[in-house]
Amino acid sequence: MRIKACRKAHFNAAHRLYRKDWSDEKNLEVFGKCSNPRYHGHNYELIVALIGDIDPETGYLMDLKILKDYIKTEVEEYMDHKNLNEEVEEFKDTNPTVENIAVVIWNRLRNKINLVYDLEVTLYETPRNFVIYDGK
Ligand SMILES: Nc1nc2c(c(=O)[nH]1)N=C([C@H](O)[C@H](O)COP(=O)(O)OP(=O)(O)OP(=O)(O)O)CN2
Ligand SMILES: [Zn+2]
Repeated sequence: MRIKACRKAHFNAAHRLYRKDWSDEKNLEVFGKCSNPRYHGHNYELIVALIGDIDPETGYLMDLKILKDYIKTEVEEYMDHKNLNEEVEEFKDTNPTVENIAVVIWNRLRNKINLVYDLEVTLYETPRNFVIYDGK
């Protein structure tokens, strides 16, 4: 019996959407106010889902306390109150769009979580803009 167990988290971060090889004018045309050279911030809301079988001994899919600890080290301590462009290695040369942030989070958690569980990340950048990534 497959089930999905989820943990919510949040972090705040600043970013700028732009390409270094484009002029400020071209970046403004494509990314609008999100290309502000002085950056802007979002309150990101994260939902991490693990999919797998219930362990008949414990009744757990996986102990969500362990997932909480992985999210703390791999996401919150890594990204919270950071300037994503300047302070997070993965975005030195990659635009920190909500899509790319979700992929980075998925990869960091995938390296920690046992492969018996499938992993899905939902990331809200604003209350109305969000992406879902499951590694496929
Ligand atoms: N495909 C993507 N499109 C956009 C991204 C993104 O990461 N991927 N990001 C942005 C901006 O960074 C920001 O998320 C959008 O801000 P805003 O337009 O203010 O979004 P709201 O949901 O708050 O807008 P409302 O007009 O209030 O609905 C833009 N696009
Ligand atoms: Zn933004």
